[in-house]
Amino acid sequence: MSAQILDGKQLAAALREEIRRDVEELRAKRGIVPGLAVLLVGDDPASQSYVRGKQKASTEVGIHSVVERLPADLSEQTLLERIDHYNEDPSIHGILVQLPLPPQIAEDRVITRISPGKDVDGFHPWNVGRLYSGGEGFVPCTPAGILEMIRRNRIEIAGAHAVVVGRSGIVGKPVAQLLLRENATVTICHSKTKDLGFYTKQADILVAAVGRPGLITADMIKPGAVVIDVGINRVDGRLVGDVDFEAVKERAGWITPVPGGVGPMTITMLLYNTLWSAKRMGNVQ
Ligand SMILES: Nc1nc2c(c(=O)[nH]1)N[C@@H](CN(C=O)c1ccc(C(=O)N[C@@H](CCC(=O)O)C(=O)O)cc1)CN2
Ligand SMILES: [Mg+2]
Repeated sequence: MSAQILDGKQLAAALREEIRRDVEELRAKRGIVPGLAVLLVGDDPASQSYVRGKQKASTEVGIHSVVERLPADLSEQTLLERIDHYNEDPSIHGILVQLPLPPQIAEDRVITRISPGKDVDGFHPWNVGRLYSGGEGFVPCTPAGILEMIRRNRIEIAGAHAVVVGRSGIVGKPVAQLLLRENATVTICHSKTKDLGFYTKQADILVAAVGRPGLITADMIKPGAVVIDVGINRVDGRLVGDVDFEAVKERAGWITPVPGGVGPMTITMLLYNTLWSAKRMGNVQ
């Protein structure tokens, strides 16, 4: 039997409507309009497209968004000064720097400069620490979107064996931590893992976040498993994930498509984090 599709596009649309209503209520009751500043350095076409998507989605839900497009040869110091500017701006509740950055700029120094209370990407060490210690903080958007997809489709996480393939700071490590927080038994695999299939075949929930097209084949799947594909690879002008979708969908119980799976949830959770930030800052002002 063919797997059920985890439709990120449809879920994202429903969530964005919920967020739009909350934004409107926050404005009407407390006079607060959530504000998001996006800093884009250079002219990478994929990054430009993601930033356009963020701006459009923000506007649609009533979030005030400022996009600053900066030249590829920008100095790190100038970028840090722009971050300081938005850290001080009371109309801005969320700041993000689109990644990747050009080689002359150190990603960690830039991320650390963002005020942890405005770090809607959840990449600042303070928020990373909160995720691991169990406290309140911003959760990175892609992992948060994956968890929301699983929960909203009433898929049981507690007690499941979740296997995460990939250990990036943006997806692999935080999604593993979120699944652990929900009482999954978590295994993390990566590019140096020997006999990857040995692990993936034991997964009730499999998250593939490596960036290698076709890495996960049908023989590596436990029948009925939940397969979450985070890969975004362009092959012959087509967008494909890390999972061999056509073959794997015949064996899995649930599967995310690429495009239209995890991707749209990423931007949705950014809207959610910005709204949450505005509500929270409104409380302390
Ligand atoms: N500062 C950040 N940089 C990057 C992040 C991030 O969360 N914060 N994540 C990725 C890029 N990204 C958002 O920035 C992102 C990637 C993919 C999608 C998406 O909707 N994908 C669609 C397909 C879109 C297409 O056709 O290209 C899908 O999968 O359906 C949204 C956002 C790296 N950088
Ligand atoms: Mg760099």
